[in-house]
Amino acid sequence: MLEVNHLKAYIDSSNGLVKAVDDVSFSIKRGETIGIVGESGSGKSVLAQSLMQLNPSPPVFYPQGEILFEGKDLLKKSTKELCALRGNELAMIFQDPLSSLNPIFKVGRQLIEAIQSHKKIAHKQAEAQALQLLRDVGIHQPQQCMKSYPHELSGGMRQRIVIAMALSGEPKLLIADEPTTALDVTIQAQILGLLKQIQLKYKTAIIIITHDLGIVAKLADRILVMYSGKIVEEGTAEDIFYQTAMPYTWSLLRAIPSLKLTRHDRLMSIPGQPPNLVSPPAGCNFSPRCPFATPQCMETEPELTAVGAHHKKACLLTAQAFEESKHRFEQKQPEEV
Ligand SMILES: Nc1ncnc2c1ncn2[C@@H]1O[C@H](COP(=O)(O)OP(=O)(O)OP(=O)(O)O)[C@@H](O)[C@H]1O
Repeated sequence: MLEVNHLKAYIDSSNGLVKAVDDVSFSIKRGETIGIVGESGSGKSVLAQSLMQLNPSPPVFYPQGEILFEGKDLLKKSTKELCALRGNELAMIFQDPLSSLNPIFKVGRQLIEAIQSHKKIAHKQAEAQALQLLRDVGIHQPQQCMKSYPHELSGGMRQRIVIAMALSGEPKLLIADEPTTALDVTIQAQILGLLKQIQLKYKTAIIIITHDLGIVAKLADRILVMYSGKIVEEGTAEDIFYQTAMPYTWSLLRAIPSLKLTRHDRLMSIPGQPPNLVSPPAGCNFSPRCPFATPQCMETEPELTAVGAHHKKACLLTAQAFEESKHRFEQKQPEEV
């Protein structure tokens, strides 16, 4: 349904050209869920906004690439054509629901307007659909909710309303950028469960962007790991969590706090900072922070290559060298790491 080929989204900043998304390719099928994970600044949000063509333009521009949605390149569509697609075929949910809701209008009015912007239907019919959508997103008193202003509702309720609005055009693709970051863990679990139910009901493809590996483990059919604007590993949750093929993903997984940690264990962190995307390092972008980097890693940029049926990695280390390096690392004392 969506095929992204060699997409580059560069930002013209006062410090120079930021290579926020640099040669990214992936595809998603109808009804599939893809998780995009990576540290802060790895380019997840710019990628999501690029798919919807929501980046401010300028400064963001696309020197190259294709975003084929049902075979047609979104980068070649006019603003009018894109407006028609957004909300109808493509919809997006952001981290902060308040940024998507108008504080001075009641929820009902906003939802009805959203429905009527997609379909030419009478107010009464749109109202009935709005109530049904609110029921679909798990709001038990939809009538009352319609009469509320956004500030009168909890964060979880507001995010449900934003999801209802996103669904109002029955989109084929829903992009959720950190949809639960602002919510507590209980509400987070409810919203994630809701996304899964919606997918089953509407057969929507979902791209979920997060820095939380736990979320993608639960939700995603496939996971893309991003680092400094590039995809560095791609695979099923099984591949990424149990057959990790490259050091960046391995480091991310080791940085997840676990209940098994005792007071004597150290929580791992990835040393250093993500690279400056105006002048990324030579060779592999992760090499300055990689505990297993070789001199070759500092010179040669790795390509994303297949290591299994659905599994790809961008790393010059062979599987054997990676295993041996991990083993040596595990043997070291914490103070040596
Ligand atoms: N408007 C902008 N001007 C200049 N640089 C920008 C702009 N927007 C994003 N960037 C840069 O682009 C890179 C990717 O940013 P992006 O917001 O996509 O990262 P992210 O992975 O979504 O991070 P986070 O998880 O913190 O949202 C970063 O280096 C960021 O500083």
